Amino acid sequence: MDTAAALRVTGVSLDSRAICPGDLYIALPGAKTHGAQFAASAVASGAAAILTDDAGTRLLAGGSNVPVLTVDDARAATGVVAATVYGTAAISNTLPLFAVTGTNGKTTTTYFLNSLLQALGNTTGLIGTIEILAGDVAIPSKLTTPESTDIHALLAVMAERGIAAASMEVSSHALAFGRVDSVRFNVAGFTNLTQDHLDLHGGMEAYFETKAALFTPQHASAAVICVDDSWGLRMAAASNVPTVTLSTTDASITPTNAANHWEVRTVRRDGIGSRFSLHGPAGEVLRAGTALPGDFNVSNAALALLMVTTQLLAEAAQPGDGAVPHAASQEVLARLQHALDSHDPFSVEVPGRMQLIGTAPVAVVDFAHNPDALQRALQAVRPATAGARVIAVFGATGERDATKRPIMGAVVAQYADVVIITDDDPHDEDPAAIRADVLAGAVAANERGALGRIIEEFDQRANAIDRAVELATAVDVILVAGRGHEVYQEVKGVNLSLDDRVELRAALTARGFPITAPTTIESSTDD
Ligand SMILES: CC(=O)N[C@H]1[C@@H](OP(=O)(O)OP(=O)(O)OC[C@H]2O[C@@H](n3ccc(=O)[nH]c3=O)[C@H](O)[C@@H]2O)O[C@H](CO)[C@@H](O)[C@@H]1O[C@H](C)C(=O)N[C@@H](C)C(=O)N[C@H](CCC(=O)O)C(=O)O
Ligand SMILES: Nc1ncnc2c1ncn2[C@@H]1O[C@H](COP(=O)(O)OP(=O)(O)OP(=O)(O)O)[C@@H](O)[C@H]1O
Repeated sequence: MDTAAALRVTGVSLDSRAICPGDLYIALPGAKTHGAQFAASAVASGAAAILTDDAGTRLLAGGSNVPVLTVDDARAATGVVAATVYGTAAISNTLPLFAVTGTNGKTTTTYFLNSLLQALGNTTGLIGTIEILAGDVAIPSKLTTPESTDIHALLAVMAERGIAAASMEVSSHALAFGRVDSVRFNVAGFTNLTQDHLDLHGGMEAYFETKAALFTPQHASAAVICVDDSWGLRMAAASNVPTVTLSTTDASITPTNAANHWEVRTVRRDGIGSRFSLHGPAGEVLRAGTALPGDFNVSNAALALLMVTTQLLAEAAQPGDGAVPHAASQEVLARLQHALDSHDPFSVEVPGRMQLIGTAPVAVVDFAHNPDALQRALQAVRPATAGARVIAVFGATGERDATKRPIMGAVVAQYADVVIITDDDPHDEDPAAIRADVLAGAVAANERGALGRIIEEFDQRANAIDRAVELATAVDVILVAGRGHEVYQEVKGVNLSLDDRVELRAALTARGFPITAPTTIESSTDD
C-alpha cells in the first residue's frame, strides 16, 4: 500500500496496445478474455502500475514487477480513476457538455448541436461514431462512445485547447459498460427508442432501463426528452433530473407537465429539407430549418435547438431561486434566433446520413440499419412524381440482433418498390444465412401484398448498388441503406475497402447519370 500511495501515473488505459510510459493499465475481465493476460505487454510498453480485480490478480500471480492494485469491480472503478488522473471530475462546470442518447438520431443530433454551438461563437468538441473533434483537430473514432479512459483524456485535452462546449453520443453499450462513468452532462437529450441491440439487452424493457440511467443526477443536470412515442413519455416520467419535453409531430403524446413542454409547429417543406417553428410553454418561439430530408431530421434539429436553449436558460438563471428573468430569457432567444438566421446551423452535412449522391435519379446513402430508421428513411425519399419508384439496397449485420433481420426485410418490402438485399458487415457469420433471414421477411411481406414486387439478392454489395442503378430511371429514387459513412466492410476479421458513396457515384457515372461532388469525410477523398 505504501508503494501505491507513492505512485504517480500520467494516464490510464484499458488496452495494453494503447499504453504510454507512465500509464496505469486497468486490466478488465472481458467477454473473450481477461485484460490481465496482456499485463506483461502493458508493462513492456511502460505501464507504471496495474489495476485489476481478484481474477486478474490471480492471473498475474506474482508475475508483475509494477504495483498491482486490486478492487472488487475493476470496470466500476475505471471512470472515477480516469476522472481523478485526468482532473476531469467537475469539468462540466467550465466546459458545458451535451449528451444525446436514443436508438436513432444520435450522430445527426450531435452534429446539429456542434453546428449550433459554433454558430453561437464557441470553439467546440464532438465525440461520436463518425469522428472526434477538438476544435479543428480531428481524431478517428472507433466506437460511438469511447471507453471512459479515453473520454476523460479527451475532455482534458479539450479543456486544455480552450474548447467552450462539447457534444457526445451516448450509446446503450456505453451506459451498460460504464463508459460515461464520472461524466456529468449539463444537458442530456433523448431521441427515441425502437428495436435494436437486443443481442446485448435481451428485450426492450432492459434496453429502456439502460438508457434511463443517463437521466439521473449522476450523469445529467438537465434533460430534454422527445416524447413522440410512448417510450419517450416513459423516459420523461422516469427521469429524475429537471426535464423539458419535446414533441415534434402532430401525433405526439402530450405529457402531463405542460409547463415544461415545447413543441414543433408549422413544418413545411423547403427544397428537400424543411422549415419549422419551435414553441415553448411561455410563448417562446424559435424559427429554424434543415436541409436534410425527412421529418426525423426536424425532430433531430428541434432536439438540438431545445438542448442548447435549456443550457443557455440555465446559465441565465438567478442564483437562489433558479428563475430566469424575462429580459434574460428574451436575450437568450434573440441570440439563438440570430445564430439560426445567420448560420443555418442545421443544414450542415452529416456524412452518410441522408447524403445526396445523385440528383436524377435522386440517389441517397443513409445509415438506416434498423427497422424504424429504414421505414423513416424510405418514407422520406418517396418521390411525389406518379410512377416514380423507390429502389432500396440494404442488408443486415452479422453477430448483432438477429431478430431484426426479417423485420427489416418486411419493412423494406413494405415501403420500397424494388428490394435489393445484400451484405452489410457479416463479421464472422455466414453472409448467405444473414441474407436468407432478411429475404424471408421480404418475401413474407410480399405474399401479404406489400409494395415491393421485385426482390433480388446479391452477395457483393457493389454489384447490388450497380443493379439498383441499372434498374433506375431518372425519376426514380435509389436509397442505399445501412453503412452510411463506413469505408470498410468487415468479413471474417478482414476489413475490405467499401464505401457506398463511392460505389454509388461510380455506378451512376457509368450510366451517365448526374452526381454530386464528394465531401471531405469519404474514402475517395481521404486516400
Ligand atoms: C461488445 C462490446 O462492447 N465489447 C467491448 C468489450 O470487449 P470484450 O469484453 O470482448 O473484451 P475482450 O476482448 O474480452 O478483452 C478484455 C480486455 O482486454 C483488453 N485487451 C484485449 C486485447 C489486447 O491485446 N489487449 C488488451 O488490453 C481489452 O481492452 C479489454 O478491456 O470491452 C472492450 C474494452 O474493454 C471494448 O472495446 C469492446 O467493444 C467492442 C470493440 C465493440 O465493438 N463494441 C461495440 C458493439 C459497441 O460498443 N458499440 C456501441 C454502439 C452501438 C450502436 O449504437 O450501434 C458503441 O458505443 O460504439
Ligand atoms: N430521429 C430519428 N428517428 C428515426 N430515425 C432516424 C432519426 N434520425 C436519424 N434517423 C435514421 O437513422 C439513421 C442513423 O442516424 P444517426 O447516425 O444520426 O443515428 P445514431 O443514433 O447515431 O445511429 P447509431 O447508434 O446506429 O450510430 C439515419 O441514417 C436515418 O436513417
